[in-house]
Amino acid sequence: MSKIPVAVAISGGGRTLKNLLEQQHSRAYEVAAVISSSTLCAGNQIAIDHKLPLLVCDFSAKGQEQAQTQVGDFLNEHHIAWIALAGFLKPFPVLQAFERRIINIHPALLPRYGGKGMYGMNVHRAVLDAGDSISGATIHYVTEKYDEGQIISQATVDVSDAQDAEGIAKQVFAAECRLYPYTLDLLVKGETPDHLVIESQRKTDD
Ligand SMILES: Nc1nc2c(c(=O)[nH]1)N[C@@H](CN(C=O)c1ccc(C(=O)N[C@@H](CCC(=O)O)C(=O)O)cc1)CN2
Ligand SMILES: NCC(=O)N[C@@H]1O[C@H](COP(=O)([O-])[O-])[C@@H](O)[C@H]1O
Repeated sequence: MSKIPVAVAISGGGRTLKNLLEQQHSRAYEVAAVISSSTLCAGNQIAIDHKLPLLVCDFSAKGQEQAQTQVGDFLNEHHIAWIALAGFLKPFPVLQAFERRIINIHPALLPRYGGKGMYGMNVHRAVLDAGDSISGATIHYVTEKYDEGQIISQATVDVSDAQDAEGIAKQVFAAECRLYPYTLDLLVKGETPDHLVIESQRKTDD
């Protein structure tokens, strides 16, 4: 059976992109294109190494209108069915043709620790400062405002032993690496979980 083509959108190192590529062999999706928010993104090299079509756009406020057109044309050209934001740090155009087919992974249990400014280590520092013993990851639909789309799935992680934000980040990213391929596989097959929660992994995992 042919796989469903997915475009992955990045702004950073591309660890999430790399994980989706590594797991696609056993999933119903295939990474068919990459969208990047800067020519300086280290993750662009992953797209180049995998000989994937790569679109780099200016997603800043002044570039949004042009980016929306460029992204729409790129997605059509490569017959993309779904878009997965993966460490993407700019507002993504909410394309009408892709309603409920643009998703994002956030490194916390939304609705907590979401919204403007809440990305990367900022999220894990906030969890540490709050003294939370449980954190995790959330996959949600992408809507106009950051992190406000309907939640699709979550993974919880016991971070009570973490000594610092970096320790939380490591544990949460390991959970993300399980949650994203699993959830994307279900979504592209039309098997959308109401609100799938994957319980805490054993602390010794990973
Ligand atoms: N239309 C949407 N676009 C994006 C969404 C979304 O839900 N709807 N999610 C974010 C991902 N995200 C958290 O998961 C997130 C990313 C970035 C920010 C943020 O505050 N960014 C800064 C700029 C940071 C930088 O350029 O280094 C900002 O906007 O000022 C918050 C949440 C991705 N896009
Ligand atoms: N709010 C968005 C956000 O913080 N996304 C987070 O950025 C990391 C991606 O790293 P990567 O660029 O190496 O894949 C991931 O932990 C992801 O959850």
